[in-house]
Amino acid sequence: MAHKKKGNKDQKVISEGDRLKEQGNTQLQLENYHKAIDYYSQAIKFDDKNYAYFHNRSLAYYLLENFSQSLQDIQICKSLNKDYIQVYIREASAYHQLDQLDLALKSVQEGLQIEQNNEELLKLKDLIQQEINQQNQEKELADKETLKKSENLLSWVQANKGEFSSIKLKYLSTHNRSIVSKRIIQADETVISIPQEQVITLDVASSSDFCKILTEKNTQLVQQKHAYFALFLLQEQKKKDASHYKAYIDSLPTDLSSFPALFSEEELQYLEGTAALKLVQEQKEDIKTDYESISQVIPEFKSEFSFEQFRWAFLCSHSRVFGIKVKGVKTSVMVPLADMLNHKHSGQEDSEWVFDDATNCFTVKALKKIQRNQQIHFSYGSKCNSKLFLNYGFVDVQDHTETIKKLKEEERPGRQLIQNDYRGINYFNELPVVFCFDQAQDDPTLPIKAKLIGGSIPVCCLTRINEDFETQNSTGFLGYLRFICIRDPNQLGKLFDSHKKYIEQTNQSNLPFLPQKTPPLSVENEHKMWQRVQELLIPLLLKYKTTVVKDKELLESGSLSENQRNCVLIRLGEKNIIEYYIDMASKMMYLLENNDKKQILESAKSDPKYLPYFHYIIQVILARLLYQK
Ligand SMILES: C[S@@+](CC[C@H](N)C(=O)[O-])C[C@H]1O[C@@H](n2cnc3c(N)ncnc32)[C@H](O)[C@@H]1O
Repeated sequence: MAHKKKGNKDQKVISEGDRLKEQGNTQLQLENYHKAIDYYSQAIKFDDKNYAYFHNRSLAYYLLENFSQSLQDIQICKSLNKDYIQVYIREASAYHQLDQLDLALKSVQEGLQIEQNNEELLKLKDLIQQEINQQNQEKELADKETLKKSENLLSWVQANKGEFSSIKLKYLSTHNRSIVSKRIIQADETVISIPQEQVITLDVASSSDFCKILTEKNTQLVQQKHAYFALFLLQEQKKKDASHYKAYIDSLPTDLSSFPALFSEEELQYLEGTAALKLVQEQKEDIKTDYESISQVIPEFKSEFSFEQFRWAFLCSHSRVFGIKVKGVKTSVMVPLADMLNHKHSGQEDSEWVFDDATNCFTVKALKKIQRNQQIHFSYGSKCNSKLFLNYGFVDVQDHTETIKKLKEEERPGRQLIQNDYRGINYFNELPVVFCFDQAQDDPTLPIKAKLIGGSIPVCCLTRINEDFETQNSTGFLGYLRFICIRDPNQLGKLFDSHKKYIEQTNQSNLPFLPQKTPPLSVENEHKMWQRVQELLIPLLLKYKTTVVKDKELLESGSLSENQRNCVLIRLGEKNIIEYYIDMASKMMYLLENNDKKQILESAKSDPKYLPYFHYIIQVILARLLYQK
């Protein structure tokens, strides 16, 4: 009810409701939207038939990005004043923000009947129509059957109390889907929540008939986890309508031709000479071995499921299993719908997953504010490109400059960043390198080395290096080579003594020395180490059939298929790492041969060719080796 203020005749009589509305308007202008809402709500208490109060509160909610409340208020406003044109603009905008495009268009059309040339409505009409057209085009990317399967998946998740109201599925290509925000999602908001009953844990997979037999017979499989998930998927698929997981299993991608395990011989030729090719061959072998092992123990498995079916299920598992803790216990899970999220490297992702023990749901949460119509990503973990290629069938070509910069800043706060500290995309490539001890009979250091590392000399060692000498694996690689190159028993003795001291200080008896932790020891040893780097890596470079220049030309030519392109990106990534270390080795050997500290410092500071190695030159060559000789 409106309460009029008593006052002087000449003064404008203003109701209490209007006074509160004015206060609300002032707060709105100051962008204090919550306070504005408070005032409008008080005004509504005075007069709940005043359309303006509802309109203004709707606007405040809109500016707060609370579009459902904004819509509610504007609809009350509409019921009080159908002729007010702002009603239609706000209603259409709110529906648009909530991704209800048909209803948004309907509001626009209603508004245009009142004011056919209203510019705001005409603009909205264009925008909404464009989005509807785009959505229709995207749907055309997938065939009807695939669309139906996606719809079934969403209905099944919803019927089982899964929550995903802020997102929708979007087709990027026939077989590649993504998850896109329907509306603005605030940081920390739950994006997807899937109850445990819909999640396939490793325990659930292991309880399937075939897996039980394998466990009972203690059958050893090469990749047991993925084989178990694969067996589960195949057995559930066979149950058809009787399977609780039918909608999920139907939604799994049928075409995995981007996975290297399914590449043709012609496609695999693009990987010739690469370490990645070995990984692909090993994976193919693993799948075959597991298929045969299962067939031997369970003969009906082979008659029910072909090798191709098993491979499909196995690769589905590889590309869709999450590692997670459920009630404090580490496990692996397959999660309907949440497994439609695509990957971005850690640091660039906009959501993360957890198992929420309180709600018993697998939960995806926004890490930051996500705008409407944005693809949402989470990180599959800090995986290098060869792992992504092998297990997910894609190569990450995002520009990681900013991520690397952030990582480096976190690792070494306050450190002067130089060009090398945040080189671009190749950082996320890795190269496996195998290296061996020299087994010269007359080497007096060998028995001491064996003792120091707590046993015998390993035949071979394997590490993975990347295009940054400061990452843990790369420093470990260089440290190990320093250790292998020691020939002076005195030097080894010193290392032995300092390790003994460390053990005493930390009270950890019997702690073996880790060769990868070997620090720079002497100019001579360091020089030998770089020589060894070259001896190891130059032969690897010769295995590739193409040069870096040729690979770059191929990538730029646009003539490659997606799979061929991924192969070229992988082999180029490997070659870049090798060339980086060969180049570093020759430059560092040159400096180590030169005793002039002043000149070395000058080169590090001002010669661009030394810039990528600035920290090594200053901290290792100058500080540790030349000044502290
Ligand atoms: C867990 S699924 C994600 C959903 C998948 N797009 C789908 O349609 O089912 C993993 C697969 O998505 C694709 N994918 C994920 N992240 C990608 C990325 N950053 N670039 C290209 N493909 C990606 C790859 O095909 C990968 O095997």
